[in-house]
Amino acid sequence: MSSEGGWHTSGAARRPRPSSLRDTWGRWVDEAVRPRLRIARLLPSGGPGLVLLLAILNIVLGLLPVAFLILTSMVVGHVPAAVDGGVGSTGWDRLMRVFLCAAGLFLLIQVLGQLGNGLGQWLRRRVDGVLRDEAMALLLRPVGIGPLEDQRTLDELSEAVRSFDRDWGTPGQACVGTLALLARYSQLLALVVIIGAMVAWPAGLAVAMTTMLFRYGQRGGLRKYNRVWQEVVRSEREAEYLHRLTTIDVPAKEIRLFGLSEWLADRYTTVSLAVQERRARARRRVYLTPYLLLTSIGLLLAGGTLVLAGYLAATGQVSLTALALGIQAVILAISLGGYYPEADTSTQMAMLSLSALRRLRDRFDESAAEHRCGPARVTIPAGTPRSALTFDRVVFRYPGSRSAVLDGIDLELPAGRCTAVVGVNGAGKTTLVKLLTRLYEPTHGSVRADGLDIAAFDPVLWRRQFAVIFQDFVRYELTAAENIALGASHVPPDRAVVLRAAQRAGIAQALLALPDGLDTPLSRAYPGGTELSGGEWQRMAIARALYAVEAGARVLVLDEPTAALDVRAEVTFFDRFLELTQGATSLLISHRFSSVRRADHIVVVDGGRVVERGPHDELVAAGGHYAQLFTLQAQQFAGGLDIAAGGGANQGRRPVDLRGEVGG
Ligand SMILES: Nc1ncnc2c1ncn2[C@@H]1O[C@H](COP(=O)(O)OP(=O)(O)OP(=O)(O)O)[C@@H](O)[C@H]1O
Repeated sequence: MSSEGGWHTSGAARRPRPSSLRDTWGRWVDEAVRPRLRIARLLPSGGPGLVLLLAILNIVLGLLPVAFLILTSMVVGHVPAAVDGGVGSTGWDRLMRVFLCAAGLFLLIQVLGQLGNGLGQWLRRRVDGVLRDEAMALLLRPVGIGPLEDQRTLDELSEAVRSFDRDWGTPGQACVGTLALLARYSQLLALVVIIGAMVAWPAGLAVAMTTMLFRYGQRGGLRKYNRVWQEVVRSEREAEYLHRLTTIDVPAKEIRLFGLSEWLADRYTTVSLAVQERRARARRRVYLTPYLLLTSIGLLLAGGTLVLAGYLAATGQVSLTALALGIQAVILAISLGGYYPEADTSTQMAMLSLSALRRLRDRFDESAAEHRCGPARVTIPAGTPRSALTFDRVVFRYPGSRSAVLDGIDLELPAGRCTAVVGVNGAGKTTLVKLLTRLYEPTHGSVRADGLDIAAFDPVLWRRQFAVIFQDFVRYELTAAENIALGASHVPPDRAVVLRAAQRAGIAQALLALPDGLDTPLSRAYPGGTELSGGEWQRMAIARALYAVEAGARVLVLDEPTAALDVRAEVTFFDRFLELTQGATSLLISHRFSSVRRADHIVVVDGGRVVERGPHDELVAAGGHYAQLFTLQAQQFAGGLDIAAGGGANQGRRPVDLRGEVGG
């Protein structure tokens, strides 16, 4: 975690400073040219017709103020004749005609401006819609979860979605902003031509250079300033996290009970002030010195041009109209050297987002290659697994980690049997499930189904063979029915099956008693929504897995499925579970020996390998690792809830729940 003085530096921050002209050029191309091309490539997704219309409209909107300038200068030029001739004279009529044209043009600019805004919003919505879909598809694409558990990817992700999270600076807005540049630059070009024609061509050139220098100072400064945003992404994430802790309900209990409020407020202040301070320093560095320098040069060039125009007028070389036009053109052109609010922030934000998205795409491609996620080479035979799922000398190291969690493990999960895996915290039990379901690929060795390497299967189809309840299963903020039916989203939801799964998981009665029954949202964030207890949520997760089994999943994996159930409910759950899954292949991970002992086959994992295997009685008799762990737990419950260690005795006293539900 970062705090003041201990800044985290992201990949961007660690990038070496450019040392040569070539490096500087390369960096400029990377930061300023390529991202702009990415924005330009987005334009067609807004519809070529709309883009063309907006481009033309922007050029017209850029040129019309110049025409207005010409007309107002003509008004000035006609004033002496109109004053001399008086009302009704030819001079007066000319003045009026030009004045009315200028007024009409002014109105036209206003109307076309509004039209441009409307079309811009339309383009923005279209582009953002397409890109949001693409970004969502990209984020859901990684076949494994490795990239999403990697810090580097999380940084990119945070950068990529930043512009989508807000209502401004979206890539769609950047497309609109890019087209708006046509208005600015066509206007500048027209003004330079006017200055050249009316005053002198060197003066036009000087004004063009001044404007572009100012512009470079502003726009280039914004780009440099944004590098700082990238550098503070992690600190910003910490500040956001600390802030979020205060706005969601789950941590509220602990924050109050541990008296964390003051600590939390202090930490938030420290982190967010440090972020602000860093930005303020960067702003001064990036903007102040270049601003002073460029302003001095600009003032010299613009002043010189104005002096030249005055001299030409005084010596009778240009008319009053030309002088008025020239001076106004110089002032308007110089004002184009600033920051363009309609374009600059949005393009900068989108450039960062699109570049981050690009890097994410590369990262996922890289990961897909690393994880052998190519097209399926072998069709999954019907009825897999028929004999066994096996880990064949599997070595596994998490990306970026030096030590292996699994170190040449050999393990067999016989088909149609219940295998329990036991081991201390961090032994790698959940990791086995991740490899079995291809959320990760082994570093060495292979996982096989009936002898076939599962790496050759289509991972999406392979995962449909599984009904998994992880320790950290998801509590979806959706209705109860949806929470269950998500167990098999590839088949149309079936209400009767949902209810049956809920009944089997022992949660049906509680759900039907909710205000809208199965249609009640399981979150208080929604009107009519409700919250379930920890144990009830666990039953929901069990129901979801049972729904998956009904939809065709053949392997049931339970990773600490009953930790939140009370002991009595747990015993009943396993009685019922064994009955329901009779003949199915199941893998049970649990620290509760009352559950584990009921499995057909128990495997003890330690040091990344299997150290013992066999049925409960044999392992206890062997007096090894398993027996020690079992005795230790039995002692803890001795004289009290002996059910935890010696469920067998209670099993006899407590028959299977006749309602066919888990728990009592
Ligand atoms: N995404 C990850 N990146 C790096 N290391 C990880 C990751 N996930 C888990 N680990 C590490 O791998 C080891 C095994 O984790 P795993 O979750 O498989 O253990 P476990 O046996 O299921 O533990 P527990 O009984 O506490 O649930 C742990 O040391 C853990 O810190």
